[in-house]
Amino acid sequence: MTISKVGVVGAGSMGSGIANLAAISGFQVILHDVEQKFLDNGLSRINKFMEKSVAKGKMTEEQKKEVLERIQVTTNLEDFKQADIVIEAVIEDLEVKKSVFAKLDQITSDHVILATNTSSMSITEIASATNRPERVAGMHFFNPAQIMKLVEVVRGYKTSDETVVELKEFAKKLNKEPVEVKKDTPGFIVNRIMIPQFIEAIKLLEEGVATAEDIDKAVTLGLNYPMGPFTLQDFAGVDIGYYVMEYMKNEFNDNRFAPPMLLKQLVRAGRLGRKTGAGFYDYD
Ligand SMILES: NC(=O)c1ccc[n+]([C@@H]2O[C@H](COP(=O)([O-])OP(=O)(O)OC[C@H]3O[C@@H](n4cnc5c(N)ncnc54)[C@H](O)[C@@H]3O)[C@@H](O)[C@H]2O)c1
Repeated sequence: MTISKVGVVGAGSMGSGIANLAAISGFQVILHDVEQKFLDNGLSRINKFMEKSVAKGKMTEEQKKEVLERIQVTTNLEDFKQADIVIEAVIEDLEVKKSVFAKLDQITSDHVILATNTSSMSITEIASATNRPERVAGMHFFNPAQIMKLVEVVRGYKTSDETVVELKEFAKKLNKEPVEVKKDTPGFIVNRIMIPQFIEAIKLLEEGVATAEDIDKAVTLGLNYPMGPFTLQDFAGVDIGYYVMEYMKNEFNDNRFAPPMLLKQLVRAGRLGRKTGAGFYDYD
C-alpha cells in the first residue's frame, strides 16, 4: 500500500504532534477537529514546535514553510475520503472513539487502515464499530510525538498480519521504532508498567513520605528516568493518567489500578497539568 495522504482526527496535544511529524516526514496531512478553534490551537502548537527547531538549527525557515504547507485543516470529516491512512487521536473516551471510527468506516475506502492512538483502550472494541476490523489497529505514539522514538503497534482480536506489517513500515517512515503488542490488553506495554509507578508515587505523596519534588528527584536520579512521575503527569495531562487508571481498573477487575484520591481531587479541581497552568505543581 502506498501512503501519501495521512488523516489525523483530533488536533490536541497528540493529534497536532502526529500531524506535524507526518508532515515533517514528507506526507500530505489532513488534520481534523470538531471546531476551528481547536484546529487553530493545534496549528499554533505545531508552529511553536517548528520555531524551536529553526532556532536550534534543525530546520530552515524555508523547510518550516514547506512542512506547514503540507498540513490541511478541516472540521469536515468527509475530507478524509482522500486519506490513505487515518490516525485517530481524540479524547480517551471509548464511545467518542467508536463513533469516530463508525464515521471513518463510511467515509474512507475499504482498504484504508484506521489506527487509534488510544493510551489504553480495547482495539477490538474500537474496531467493532467498523466493517473492517482486520484493517484496524493501535498506533500508540508518545508525547511529544515529533521527538519520542517509540510507537506501539497494537493488534486487536481481528487485526490482520498485513495491517501490522504495513503499520510497522509506516512507523519507520516516520523515523520511529515500532514494537508489536501481540495481544489487545489494557495499557499495552508502556502504560502497563508506568501506571502502577504513577500510582505508587501518588500514594507516597499522600502518605507524606516525601514531597513531590523529592519523589521526582529520587526517580530521575535513582532510576535514571528523564522526568519524575509528577513532572511527567503534569506534562502529559493529569486527566489522561486518571482515565487510563479507571479504564485499567475496570478492565482487569483489579483495584491495584484504581486512581488515588489525590489524583481524583486534582482532576475535579481542573488542575490537569501544564495545559491548565497547574497540576501537581503550579506553573504561573
Ligand atoms: N497526552 C499524552 O501524553 C498521550 C500520549 C499517548 C497517547 N495519548 C492518547 O491520545 C489521545 C488524545 O490525547 P491528547 O492528549 O491529545 O488529548 P487532548 O485533549 O489534548 O486532545 C483531544 C482533541 O480531540 C478533539 N476531539 C474530541 N472529540 C472529537 C471528535 N469527535 N472528532 C474530532 N476531534 C475530537 C478535541 O477537541 C481535542 O482537540 C487520547 O486517546 C490519549 O489517551 C495521549
